[in-house]
Amino acid sequence: MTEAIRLGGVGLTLGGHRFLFDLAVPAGSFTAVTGPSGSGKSTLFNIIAGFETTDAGRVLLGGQDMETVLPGKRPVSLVFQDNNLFAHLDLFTNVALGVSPSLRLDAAGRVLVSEALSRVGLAGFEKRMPATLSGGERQRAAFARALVRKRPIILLDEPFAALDPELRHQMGGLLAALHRDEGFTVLMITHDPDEARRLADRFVLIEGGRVVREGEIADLRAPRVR
Ligand SMILES: Nc1ncnc2c1ncn2[C@@H]1O[C@H](COP(=O)(O)OP(=O)(O)OP(=O)(O)O)[C@@H](O)[C@H]1O
Repeated sequence: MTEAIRLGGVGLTLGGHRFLFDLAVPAGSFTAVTGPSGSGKSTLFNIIAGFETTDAGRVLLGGQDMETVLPGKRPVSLVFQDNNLFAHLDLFTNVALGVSPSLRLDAAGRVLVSEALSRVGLAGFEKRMPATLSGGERQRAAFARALVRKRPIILLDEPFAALDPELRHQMGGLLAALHRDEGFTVLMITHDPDEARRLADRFVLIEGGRVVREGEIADLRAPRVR
């Protein structure tokens, strides 16, 4: 299998908690990351994205060792629940930041932004300010910004937690379509087993700072084998 992500004995201590991650994620897969609160799911994402400094092991993304690669240079986009749009910038500009942090966009860059906004159902929203958008629209904008970054790995940290069930379902459908069309590798933290089963093809269960189970999504609820 081609691996998008491999963590080998990756260790880190934070506030008295020891984390030790071993994990292999096939390229193009959609993995639901599950586990109790405080088990280390967000920490796993921060390690992959390069926001935490580890003290053991290796992180490989797309087969490349990330030891000396800064977060901004990693082949990764992160999308959070509170989707971090800049309140003082309109939607076009917020998404454009995904193309060029200095906002120096050529014609092709501007087309990329417009296409991404269309793709997530926000054509015509270019001049809108984040405060005038609904929660679902803000989440769509965050997806558009991830899309224009063109990174092969997308990490979603409870992206729909703030949305009501119907919108959650709708946004899940959009995410599934984007995954199918773009072929990126998705890891999504979710506490909802039904959502995991609907969207993902694999799961990872984290407990006490370690991956304790992983496999096909159909086995998500099977009893744990030690
Ligand atoms: N920078 C830090 N300093 C100290 N402790 C930390 C730090 N970051 C995380 N922790 C602790 O590590 C543990 C794992 O945190 P993490 O956010 O990864 O859990 P999680 O599985 O994502 O939880 P949740 O589902 O509640 O979001 C928690 O007990 C948290 O308090």
